[in-house]
Amino acid sequence: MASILRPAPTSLNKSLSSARLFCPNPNSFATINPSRRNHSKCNALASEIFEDFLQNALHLDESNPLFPFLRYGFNQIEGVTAALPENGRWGILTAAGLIWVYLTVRPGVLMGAVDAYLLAPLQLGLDSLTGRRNLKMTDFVVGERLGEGSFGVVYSGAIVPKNFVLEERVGKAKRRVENDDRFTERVILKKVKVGTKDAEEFGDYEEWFNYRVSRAAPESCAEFLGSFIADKTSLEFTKGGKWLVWKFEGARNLADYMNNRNFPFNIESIVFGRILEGLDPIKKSALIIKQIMRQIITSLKRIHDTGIVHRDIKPTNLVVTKKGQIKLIDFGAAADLRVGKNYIPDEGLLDPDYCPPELYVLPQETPNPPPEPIAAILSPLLWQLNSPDLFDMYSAGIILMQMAVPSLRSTTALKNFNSELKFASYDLRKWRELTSSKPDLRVLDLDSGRGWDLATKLIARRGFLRRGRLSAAAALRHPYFLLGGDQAAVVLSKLSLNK
Ligand SMILES: Nc1ncnc2c1ncn2[C@@H]1O[C@H](COP(=O)(O)OP(=O)(O)OP(=O)(O)O)[C@@H](O)[C@H]1O
Repeated sequence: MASILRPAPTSLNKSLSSARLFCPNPNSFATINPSRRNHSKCNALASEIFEDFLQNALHLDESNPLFPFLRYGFNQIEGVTAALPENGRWGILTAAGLIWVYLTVRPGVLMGAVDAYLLAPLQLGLDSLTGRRNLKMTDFVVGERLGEGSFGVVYSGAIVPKNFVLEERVGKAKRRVENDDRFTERVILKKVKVGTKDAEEFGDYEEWFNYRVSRAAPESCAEFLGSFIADKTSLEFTKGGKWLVWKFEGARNLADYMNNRNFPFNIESIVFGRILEGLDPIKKSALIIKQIMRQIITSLKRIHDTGIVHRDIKPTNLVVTKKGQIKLIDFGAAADLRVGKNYIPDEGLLDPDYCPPELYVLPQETPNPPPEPIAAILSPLLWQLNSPDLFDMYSAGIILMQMAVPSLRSTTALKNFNSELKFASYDLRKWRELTSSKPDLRVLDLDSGRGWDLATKLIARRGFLRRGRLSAAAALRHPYFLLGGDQAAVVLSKLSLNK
């Protein structure tokens, strides 16, 4: 009962009490002379500002493992400056604060250093211990060919079970992987083309990015299992050729679902775990599409937060898992703006159907990236001036239009839409007035046109300071996502599955 009567701790109370906690002599707070008391009040204020900054600007709350370290660092600085006169002290605290902000704003120089010098070696050590970095050609059986890009060929496959007879593995098992019960652990294998110009470099980049995203946003991307070099030439294997391996995340990508006339109802029970009852088809379509968009944009936010721009967001690069998660794949064209990795200013590696009009993540006149540590130090400036993440947001807008407007789903219709957009100077409102195709925009016009409004703010030209489009974080705050009927449906279906 007593705890009910006690006033709830406010953030100021918390800050004050924590400021006392870290004060060298807690008793001095109340009893020493008035200037000392003012000093401690300043401590409390600075501490409160710092805490608010951690929670509101960096979204780090007390449950975050970094929180105690950051507080400790802050209190150390406070301790060191305690003996200085008030002015000098505030000067040092302000400078430290500004440096701190610079190191923590996107793309996160500080976290980048932690990742590069701590997490990456740790991952390497753990993977080596568990045998993950020692994959061999004989660990896998290769099945059906799923696709081919400029630098690689993708196959479905499986991990060879222990005690499996080798001859059987190489011979009859081939191309039966998908329907063979003995292969329980299915994988996706990408053979990096041998003898194709730049393919090897591309394969190395893709591998590097997959390790990087497996640390930065594991829940948003296909699980990367590692790579191996073929040690002999046999069937699809060429001696010396590199293979990349992922966990098999799902039999179909978003494009496979969208190519079916029944979309989006063919994906409804996967995304929500059940069929939604009592809704008219337009409202139902809108909910399904909103949930897919929410997942895509949430994943984009996660990778953008760590400085990665995917650069090839399109339905074939979004795998749908059995549990209805939409995972990003194919990081071969990605750029890490934190360290300037795979960022080659005059190169466009992109699918023209989903690519924004500016064609490049950074202006072409941007010089080649300097060595990684220097690029990292400069990256917040580059990011704030150019907002490279908005590149992917345009592609997300095209996906929204395709999902919501049935007549834009075919390849030909998409090409036509893109040329009409170009004619309308990439202004979606103008396109709506000008197009002769009479698109069915009912799904986007629901709820006072919130979906339409979002689409117009994703599909747009860059404006002042290369802004003019919503970032992933801003898109998730758009009224379209605030009405969370799709989220409610997900929660309800989880509750009914748990019963
Ligand atoms: N981890 C995975 N789980 C399930 N399916 C996958 C996975 N990775 C890739 N695929 C499937 O393989 C297809 C091709 O993969 P990916 O896009 O990586 O290859 P690619 O050679 O770069 O092709 P493209 O250049 O056409 O994009 C995907 O569209 C997807 O359907």
